[in-house]
Amino acid sequence: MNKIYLVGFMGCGKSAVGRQLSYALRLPFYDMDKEIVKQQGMSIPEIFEKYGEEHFRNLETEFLKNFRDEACIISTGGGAAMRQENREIMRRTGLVFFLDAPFEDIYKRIKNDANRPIAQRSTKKELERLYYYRRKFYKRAAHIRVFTRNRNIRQIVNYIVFQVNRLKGE
Ligand SMILES: Nc1ncnc2c1ncn2[C@@H]1O[C@H](COP(=O)(O)OP(=O)(O)OP(=O)(O)O)[C@@H](O)[C@H]1O
Ligand SMILES: O=C(O)C1=C[C@@H](O)[C@@H](O)[C@H](O)C1
Ligand SMILES: [Mg+2]
Repeated sequence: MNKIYLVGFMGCGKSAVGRQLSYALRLPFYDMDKEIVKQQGMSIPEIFEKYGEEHFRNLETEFLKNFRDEACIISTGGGAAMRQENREIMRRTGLVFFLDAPFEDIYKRIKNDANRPIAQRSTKKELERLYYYRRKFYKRAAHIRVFTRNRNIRQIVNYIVFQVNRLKGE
């Protein structure tokens, strides 16, 4: 149990929180989306366009399966917790936090971002539906849920540090 995984919908703060958490806990930080982009030499919209979403999902599972045994923080892609296999790998190899942000916060953050193909191709209503559909999978994946409403990144990081230290002490 030496990894810390952050899961949740696009824009919930996984990358931003993961980066700050890595300073707070002095652990290396990996952003799954960025690692896949590096490996493939293509952006996420390019991977989706050229090979389709299913292929990207397989790359996510390969990443989780093959990632070295190292204490670190991993911010996952927004869809990574949808597969049971991925959830099992994360729960087995680490502590999983679900960053639970309200849809309105999320929508404000993602609506204009060209780097998120799913946000690009969906209407607000469709994204909202996807948000509610996915929640149960994030909850299933996570050991701990973090409510982010009205909390800034520093407060969220402090809460996760508190939980990690509490569990280490057990
Ligand atoms: N609690 C917060 N308060 C204010 N801004 C936030 C908060 N959480 C995230 N943000 C901002 O929202 C934007 C989206 O966050 P981020 O990129 O970390 O999301 P993500 O969960 O990694 O999304 P994706 O799944 O698409 O990779 C960033 O600009 C980030 O700084
Ligand atoms: O929610 C999703 O399905 C995604 C979220 C991003 O992190 C990327 O992994 C990609 O844009 C897909
Ligand atoms: Mg991210």
